[in-house]
Amino acid sequence: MRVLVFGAGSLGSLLGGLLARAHEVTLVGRDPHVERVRAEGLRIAGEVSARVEPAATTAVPAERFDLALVAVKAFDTPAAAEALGGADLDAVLSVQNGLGNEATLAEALDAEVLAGTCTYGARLTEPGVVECTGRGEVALGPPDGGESPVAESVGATLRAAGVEATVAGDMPRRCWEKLAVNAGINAVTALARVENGALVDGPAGESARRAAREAARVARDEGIDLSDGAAVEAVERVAAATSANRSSMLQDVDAGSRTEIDAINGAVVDRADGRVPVNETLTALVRGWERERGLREDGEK
Ligand SMILES: NC(=O)C1=CN([C@@H]2O[C@H](COP(=O)(O)OP(=O)(O)OC[C@H]3O[C@@H](n4cnc5c(N)ncnc54)[C@H](O)[C@@H]3O)[C@@H](O)[C@H]2O)C=CC1
Ligand SMILES: CC(C)(CO)C(=O)C(=O)O
Repeated sequence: MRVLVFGAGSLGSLLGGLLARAHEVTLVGRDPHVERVRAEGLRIAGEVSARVEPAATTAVPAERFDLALVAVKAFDTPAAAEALGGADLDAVLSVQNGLGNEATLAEALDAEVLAGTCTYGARLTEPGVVECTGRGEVALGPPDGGESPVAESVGATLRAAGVEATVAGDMPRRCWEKLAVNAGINAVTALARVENGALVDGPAGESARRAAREAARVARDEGIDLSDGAAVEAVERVAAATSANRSSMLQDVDAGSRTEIDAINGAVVDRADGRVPVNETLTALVRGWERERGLREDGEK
């Protein structure tokens, strides 16, 4: 299979590297990572060890691919959609966090766009080297739920390369549950400057649980079967299982980089019919920090 990975950062390099064990993979990313992969190949370290030689480029080739995997941060999805328009794609799979990525891709692209949730952990440690910080799985399927032969074929493509993959008919519920987890954990840990484990029994935990309950309520208003209890249980389970993690949003804040607040807590606020005070506050605080740092475009909320 010919696979294009748009966004060869941490997750894109890990999944692209794993896929390169069985498929013809092209990574689209930025220098100096791209330059190093071209010169020396890509090394996967940590919980998986491998050395592979995918093609690497800074621009989408005007060629045909069976699958494009999208692994940019959510705020870069519109640019990804535009760039991917230059290729001929059969299927597109977003493995990003946050809501709205598939809709942005589907609006721009003439290909079947699939939703994905990913629990693999990845970290680009230096150009040319990606660390697998946790083995997980990719769940994927049509964004509105149900079955699709394209989803089955993409699942088989992932599994053929040894990537754990589940083809799921209930992606709306899975995406909302993952959103509730990220809405609970990410902004709270970023603002409190604590590792995920501090939410299990620490004072910031109640804010995380409240944010997740609000997300579950908005999900139910959209017809998704996600109870408050299930959302809170998911936050507590993930915080305990990743207790030593610094969440991706805390890492972004540490690095002085833009966060995915708009696609996570901001998405809960945007979709809410009524007040979601905890998500409103978390969103405003993180956006306020981004604004002060000059990380938001003029005219953005
Ligand atoms: N890193 C992880 O362990 C996990 C990440 N995710 C999600 O996956 C997505 C990606 O996360 P990371 O890999 O951590 O982010 P990242 O920032 O490490 O990787 C994104 C990469 O895309 C590249 N990129 C952006 N726009 C580009 C363009 N126009 N052309 C070429 N390259 C471009 C960036 O240079 C960057 O290297 C996020 O939505 C994140 O929430 C989900 C599960 C686990
Ligand atoms: C699951 C969790 C919260 C792990 O840190 C994550 O997805 C993130 O940090 O973005």
